[in-house]
Amino acid sequence: MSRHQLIEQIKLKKSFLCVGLDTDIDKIPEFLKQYPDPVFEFNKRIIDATKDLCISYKPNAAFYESRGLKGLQSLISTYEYLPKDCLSIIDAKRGDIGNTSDNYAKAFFDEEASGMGFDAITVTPYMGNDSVTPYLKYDGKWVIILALTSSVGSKDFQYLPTEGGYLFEQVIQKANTWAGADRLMFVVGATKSTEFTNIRKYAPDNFLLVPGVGAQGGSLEEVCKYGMTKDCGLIVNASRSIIYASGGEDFADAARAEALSLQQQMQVELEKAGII
Ligand SMILES: O=c1ccn([C@@H]2O[C@H](COP(=O)(O)O)[C@@H](O)[C@H]2O)c(=O)[nH]1
Repeated sequence: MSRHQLIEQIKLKKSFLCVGLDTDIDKIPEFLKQYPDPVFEFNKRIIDATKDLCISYKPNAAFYESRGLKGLQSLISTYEYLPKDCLSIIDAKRGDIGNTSDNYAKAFFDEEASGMGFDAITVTPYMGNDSVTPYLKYDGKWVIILALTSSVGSKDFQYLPTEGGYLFEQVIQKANTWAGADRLMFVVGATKSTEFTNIRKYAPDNFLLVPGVGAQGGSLEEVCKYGMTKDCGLIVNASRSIIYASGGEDFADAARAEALSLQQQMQVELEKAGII
């Protein structure tokens, strides 16, 4: 999905919500266990209940890989079911030397080879340029670089002072020399909302993937106040607060209610900014 198409979807759906599919087999309702692939069945119902309210889905690879072959099958089936008008993000947080990254890129971008052709992948920048460029060889695909994460541990490395500012500021500036804002996004946690103004100095046009609203307590209003651009520039993710809004048979309805509440807040923010 191109930048232009992404912005059009945001305007059309009045939403910049990404629903995180962090689907834990131990947390899904018991009655789904009768289906051949309970995780896919859960995801399918969440997708059906939320697809008009969000512009993106983000399965987190860990929840699928931890189940071996069965998990991989759930991930592939989920990928196949994702609506084509939504940006599909695989939250894999990969990063390795060039030939290994080539294979990670093939695994998640090359549908013919692996059965999965996600639009975007999260990547750790720690190993530098040659670990990131393999993903950029796939025309039209997005690379989403971890910049300032929502985690408490972000202070351990990301806030290390360097001659050019904090390490995460260096990451953003350097990565922006590798590709343009039509191919590169950055992860910035909603729990770091006070940093958004600063980050916009280095990433004025990049879309930011913002996890941390919902279960982690980040404020959507603050993220918008400091991080929104004229093109919106934000994709805000919520996983647990949506998909586990209820643990009962009404889980999909509860997920919809939670997604609707976020979408309505997003609509207000898009109107305030004059984007819609
Ligand atoms: O800095 C980061 C980077 C990634 N994540 C991921 O986003 C979701 C958040 O889930 P919630 O349930 O809404 O808290 C999850 O997949 C994380 O691995 C993040 O939280 N922070």
